[in-house]
Amino acid sequence: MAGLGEHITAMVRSHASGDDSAFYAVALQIAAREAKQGHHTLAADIKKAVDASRQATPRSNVTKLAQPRGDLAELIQTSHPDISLRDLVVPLGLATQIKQVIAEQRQRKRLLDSGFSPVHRLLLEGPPGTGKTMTASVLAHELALPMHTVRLDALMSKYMGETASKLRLVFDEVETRRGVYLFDEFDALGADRAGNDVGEARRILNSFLVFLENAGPESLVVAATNHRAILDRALFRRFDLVLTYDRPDARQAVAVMRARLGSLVKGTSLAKLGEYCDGLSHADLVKAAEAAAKSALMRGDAQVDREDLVAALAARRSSSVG
Ligand SMILES: Nc1ncnc2c1ncn2[C@@H]1O[C@H](COP(=O)(O)OP(=O)(O)OP(=O)(O)O)[C@@H](O)[C@H]1O
Repeated sequence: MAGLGEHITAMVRSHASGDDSAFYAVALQIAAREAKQGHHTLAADIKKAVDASRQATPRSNVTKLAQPRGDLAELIQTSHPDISLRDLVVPLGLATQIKQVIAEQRQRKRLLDSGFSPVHRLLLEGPPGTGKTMTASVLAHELALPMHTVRLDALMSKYMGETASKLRLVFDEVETRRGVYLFDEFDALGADRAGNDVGEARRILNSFLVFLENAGPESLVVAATNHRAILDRALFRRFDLVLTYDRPDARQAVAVMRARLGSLVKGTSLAKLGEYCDGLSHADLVKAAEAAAKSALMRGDAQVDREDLVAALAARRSSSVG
């Protein structure tokens, strides 16, 4: 979770650039943070202040924080994630790539003025539970932008024309409301899922690629997939950047569990736990850590011990890997 200092920095930045929607997004992130810490009255006050201020200044970009209405409402789900880059456990190279995307977006005006486009079309590929959705949330949070998750199930129709017109609606939104647009399981667009024949499924994917090609650099379009193998090389070239995710190594696995458990493992040695984590995803490790924490707490202990974790990891491995 971001600290107060980061929130203030983001607010000052959005204030300086006159981006009201970003300013309010950060204020709501602070409200969410306070609510999590049990400060419900303060959280409610912040939300009230944001609502009142939005009504008092009905400028076009202020209304942009509202949930989409009409046909778009069923296609896009909007959220304001509160996850910062340091919450994401990834290899250094991947973290550097994500930092670069953030830096280019922050400096996009400077780049655009000189005729360069910031990276804005991203393909995230890797096994389930390794941080692809989380990365989209991190980008939204670090850039103080709303995150719009595109619901592919609502997008896909058995009529090719209908799917294409829904896609157009979504990409119109990409152009007019700056944000992070996540197409999770994006490969399903090109799959024969809605009763289309293969040729038709391919045409839907192609229309996505045409929209992608024409998408301006103000919003980030993030497509995520678990199925690298089924995507062809030509498709990879349509993105400005491809980020590759993998299951964590032993050191990263311990870091994921440590982060989830916080003070519950202060005095516990997690050395050599890595060997029990082999083959597990980050999401599996979070769940194992949570299971271990619950066992300890229900026993009346204030600390999770090594045996709790070993047992939880073994249970997770047999349900996940096996
Ligand atoms: N790299 C990571 N660092 C820290 N926690 C992670 C990481 N990856 C996943 N997690 C944890 O697992 C949860 C699920 O991860 P996430 O939804 O990002 O996976 P994903 O790669 O998008 O999976 P899927 O392909 O199934 O959508 C996260 O909310 C977080 O708690």
